[in-house]
Amino acid sequence: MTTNQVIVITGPTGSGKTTVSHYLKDHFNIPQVITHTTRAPRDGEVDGRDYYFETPASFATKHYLEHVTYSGNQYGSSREGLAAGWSKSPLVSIVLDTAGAITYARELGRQAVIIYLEVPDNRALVERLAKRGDHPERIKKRVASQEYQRDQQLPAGLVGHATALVNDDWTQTRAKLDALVHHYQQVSDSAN
Ligand SMILES: Nc1ncnc2c1ncn2[C@@H]1O[C@H](COP(=O)(O)OP(=O)(O)OP(=O)(O)O)[C@@H](O)[C@H]1O
Ligand SMILES: Nc1nc2c(ncn2[C@@H]2O[C@H](COP(=O)(O)O)[C@@H](O)[C@H]2O)c(=O)[nH]1
Repeated sequence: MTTNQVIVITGPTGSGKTTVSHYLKDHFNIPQVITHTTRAPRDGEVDGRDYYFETPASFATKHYLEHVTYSGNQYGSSREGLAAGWSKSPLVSIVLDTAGAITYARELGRQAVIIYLEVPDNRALVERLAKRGDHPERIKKRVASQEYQRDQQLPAGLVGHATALVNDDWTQTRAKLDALVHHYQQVSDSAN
């Protein structure tokens, strides 16, 4: 029997979660589970590809495995989204804040492979957001949020469950990701 697994990519804002998720899709064909949010799309973001962009009313109609408020906006991931991902591949990825990652660890146990990304230089994180094109007011609000501060450290609920990975040098990050994916693909194969 195939063991379905989900690579949960978590960490502070700007740490590179989305970049890692795109890398896993482009280089290993690992589909990303698309989540729902009430925040407005950033330049270049597409509904159904980057997020399902919702109004507060449409957000409330979905069935979530978990949902959170992050810097004033709502985000949620559904069991249906996970099942749709697993119908394409036994190994999928999802990008979540640390509260969501803790829920996945609790609900899915060993099926959730958690990667916590960190960037030791806090200023570098904020510079990345500006470079990404985030509006200065939005960066200010996000950096002031309780969720931003919380996600700067690996939470106690993920200790022993998450692999921490420093993402300050993309070449090194890629090498570490390649090793991790090969490991989990072998685990998945040996279960078949
Ligand atoms: N190793 C790296 N070195 C320099 N820049 C990077 C690195 N990894 C990612 N970036 C850049 O940092 C910016 C933020 O990355 P990304 O959007 O993937 O972060 P995120 O963790 O998904 O952020 P958020 O939680 O705010 O959505 C992007 O412009 C990305 O290209
Ligand atoms: N717990 C959840 N966190 C989610 C979900 N979708 C995204 N996120 C996280 O929210 C913040 C902000 O995202 P952004 O795209 O506005 O920068 C970030 O940490 C994402 O990882 C979700 O469904 N559940």
